[in-house]
Order: sequence, then structure tokens, then C-alpha cells
Amino acid sequence: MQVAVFSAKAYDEQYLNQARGDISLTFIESRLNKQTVSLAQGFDAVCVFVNDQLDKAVLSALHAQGVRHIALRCAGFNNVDLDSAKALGIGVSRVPAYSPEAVAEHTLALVLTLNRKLHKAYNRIKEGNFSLDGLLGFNLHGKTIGLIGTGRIGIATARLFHGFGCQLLCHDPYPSAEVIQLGGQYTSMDELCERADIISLHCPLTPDTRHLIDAKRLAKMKNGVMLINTSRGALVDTQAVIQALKSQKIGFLGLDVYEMEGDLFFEDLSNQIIQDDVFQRLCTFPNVLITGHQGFFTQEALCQIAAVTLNNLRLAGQGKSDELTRLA
Ligand SMILES: NC(=O)c1ccc[n+]([C@@H]2O[C@H](COP(=O)([O-])OP(=O)(O)OC[C@H]3O[C@@H](n4cnc5c(N)ncnc54)[C@H](O)[C@@H]3O)[C@@H](O)[C@H]2O)c1
Repeated sequence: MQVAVFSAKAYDEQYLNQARGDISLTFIESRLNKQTVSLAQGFDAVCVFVNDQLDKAVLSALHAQGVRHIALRCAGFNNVDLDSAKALGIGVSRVPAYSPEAVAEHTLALVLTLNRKLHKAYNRIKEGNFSLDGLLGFNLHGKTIGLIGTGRIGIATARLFHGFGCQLLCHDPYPSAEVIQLGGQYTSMDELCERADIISLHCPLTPDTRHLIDAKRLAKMKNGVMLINTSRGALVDTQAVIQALKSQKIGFLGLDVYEMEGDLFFEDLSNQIIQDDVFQRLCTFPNVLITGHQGFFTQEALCQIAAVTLNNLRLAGQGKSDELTRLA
């Protein structure tokens, strides 16, 4: 099987090559979109990542070029028009659970860094400034963590915060027995917003969850709430969040994902003028910490992503894999 790997970075090449076996992989740096889809000509399958665009037009072009399988090397699949893929007979596979702990631990890293202001302390010490003014944090022990989505990553996050002695307040249409066993209490979105000291998003982006956190929900939250999003940027209405930061409703914001990240993340733009004024405004707040979609980025996760992706491609070659299109 001939596979075009889009959005390929050096680390993708390293880990996918280790697992490739008899599958031929061609690494293409560009993202897959309308402008680049012709690069898939002659391939049986494409392997894509979170910001590749697989809308109806791109899928039709892929189909016309003979591509019969899309292997997502990630868990989320909001960037694929599954109905169109199904209608065209293109199989879609993903890596549903490569390392929930990787994202859960990154969530915890954002919480602790924001709370104990490690990002500021790091710079201060380097500059010989040993003052503690402005570095005051709070104990996590006894605080209420609101988890929106308790699937694989939400559960792994619940375990970590349970270990810190936090109360777990959760919202998910499908409650987890493990989270309940940890003492987690399931409640409505509104009550979670009202009661939680820290709110962390772990549900998928779908038409129903787009802007799940909007001005109305933000208004219900505690003053000074900590909001963490390691799931998908568009779960949050960024403009509403900026207003809530200005009014100090949000006391801390940790983002690993951003609504318009497709134009920014995974690239070195340090010598360019960033044109996204909303993103730039977010960066001006001292209580905002942004990482560039690196929650998944651990050695263990990359090994697992490569192994599962290559296995999906092997199964697709045997006509066996179309996990997501069956769900569509
Ligand atoms: N930052 C990263 O690097 C990174 C890496 C992997 C995954 N993710 C994101 O994390 C998300 C969660 O991953 P997962 O493996 O835990 O998925 P999962 O499918 O195991 O769990 C998702 C949970 O969300 C729940 N859910 C659905 N709609 C909901 C709603 N409206 N309100 C509350 N809960 C709802 C589901 O019932 C499910 O329990 C993915 O969809 C992806 O967007 C981010």
C-alpha cells in the first residue's frame, strides 16, 4: 500500500518509519487541503493529522485520484466530513486511545503552572529576581474540579486530581463507573459551571459542543475560575473568553488548543508577523498560558500512534478498516 503522510514533521517520520513494515510511506510537509490535495495523486491512502482539512471538496478530489482510505493519526475526527467519506466509500480510521495519560498529565501541568506561576518564576530567577510578589498560588487539595467529558482522557484526568485530594464534579451524557468510584459526582453543565473552581474540557468537538463555553456559561462560573482546554479550540468562544478575562471572571486560562490554531500551530512563525489579533490579545494576559497542541506529544504516545496508524493502514489494505465511517 502506498500512503501519503500529510503535515509530516521529523518526529512523525521517525516514529511512523519505525512501525511501517511493508507499507510505503511518502512524507509531505504540507497540510492536506484544497490547494494540496493533488499531491495525493497515485496513493492508495492518506495519513493525516488534526489540522488537515477533509471537507467534501477535498474528499471528492481524493476519491477521484484513487485514494480509498484516510488514516487519522490522532483521536479527534472533527476535521473530517464523515458523511461525505461514507457516501464516497472512503474508509476512515483513527487512533482512539493512544495515551490518555499524555493529555491528562499536560492538563495537570497547565493547572499547576498557572496556579503556582512557574512560567513567571522561571524567568524571574534567570533575571536574579527572587521576589515572591505576584506568585501567590492556592492549594489544589480540597478544590472542586469540573470535568466536562469523562471518556478516556477525562478519566485519566480525574485519577490525577483525585490523587491531589480534589472533589470531582463531572458532566457527561455517559457517566463513568470509575469516576463515580473515585467519588466523582455527575451534574448538569450549569451546576458544574456554578460550583467548580477549575473547569477542564475533555469532550469532542461536534456541532453540538461548538462554543459549549460561551458568554452565558462563563457568566455562571465562579469569579476567578480557572478554565483549561486541552480538547479542541472551538469548544470555547474565544471572544467571550477574552471579555471574561478582561472582567476578571476568568482568573486563569490554560489552552493547548485554539479555535483558529490551523493557521498557527505546529509551525515556527518566530520570524513572521502574526496576523491573528484575537490570538495576540490572548497572549497579552498575564494569567493566560498557551501551549501549541502538545498534549499528545510524549514518546509513549507517538509510539502508540505510529503502531495503531500502521495497523489501521494494514487492515485497510485488506479491506477491513472503516471504523469511523461505520459510525457516521
Ligand atoms: N491536546 C491534545 O493533544 C489532544 C490529544 C488527544 C485528544 N484530544 C481531544 O480530547 C478529546 C477527548 O478525547 P478522549 O480520548 O477522552 O475521547 P473519548 O471519546 O474517550 O471521551 C469523550 C467523552 O466526551 C463525552 N461527551 C460528548 N459530548 C459531551 C458533552 N456535550 N458534554 C460532556 N461530555 C460529552 C463522551 O460521552 C465521552 O465520554 C478528543 O475529542 C480530542 O478532541 C486532544
